Amino acid sequence: MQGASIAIDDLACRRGDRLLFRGLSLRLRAGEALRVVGRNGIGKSSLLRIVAGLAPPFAGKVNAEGAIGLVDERPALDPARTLGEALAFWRQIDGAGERNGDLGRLGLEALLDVPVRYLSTGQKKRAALARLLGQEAGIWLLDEPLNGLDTHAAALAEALTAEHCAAGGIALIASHQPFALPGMATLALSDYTT
Ligand SMILES: Nc1ncnc2c1ncn2[C@@H]1O[C@H](COP(=O)(O)OP(=O)(O)OP(=O)(O)O)[C@@H](O)[C@H]1O
Repeated sequence: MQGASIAIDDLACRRGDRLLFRGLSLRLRAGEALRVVGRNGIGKSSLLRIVAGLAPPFAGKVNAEGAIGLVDERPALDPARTLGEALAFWRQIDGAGERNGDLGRLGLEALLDVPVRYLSTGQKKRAALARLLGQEAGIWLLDEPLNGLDTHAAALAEALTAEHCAAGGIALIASHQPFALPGMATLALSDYTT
């Protein structure tokens, strides 16, 4: 995880025929966190997808050093499998061992034999966080990470992110809701709209 970094230079994002933002440059180094804010449709998710390499920049460059874990509204867990099977599938791909206590901490131990399609919104979000932890990625891209979480789980998501950054990880967070994280900077995407 040490050595994770993100360098964004003069980035512009276009979706369809609309230029969403331009001239965005920033640096994130090991241990740093940044919350991206802005109105609906301004391009927060699009920015995260560009950093993840899932969408191309319209202009500019992104250089991300380190493995990337993305949590958005689509948990990449097979709805036809049980939660235990779905997480085991990713453990094989990620090549990571199960971190002791993560499932218990996330309140998932009692749900391992439940098909993913039966999980509630918040349970699916907890499961996505469990998969993220298993990835052991240096860079966390969190798109509305608190959506659907109850108060206790939201505080846990904040605490897990703080632990990630304290261990040298990076967090780039798009969130309408306040996200409590010591030392986190905020970027208003409206400063980069045309
Ligand atoms: N594949 C696509 N093709 C065309 N337009 C798209 C595509 N994906 C997103 N958009 C548009 O790009 C704009 C930005 O979407 P994005 O999801 O990045 O916004 P956001 O800031 O995350 O919004 P919200 O706060 O509602 O989550 C929206 O107008 C959206 O309709």
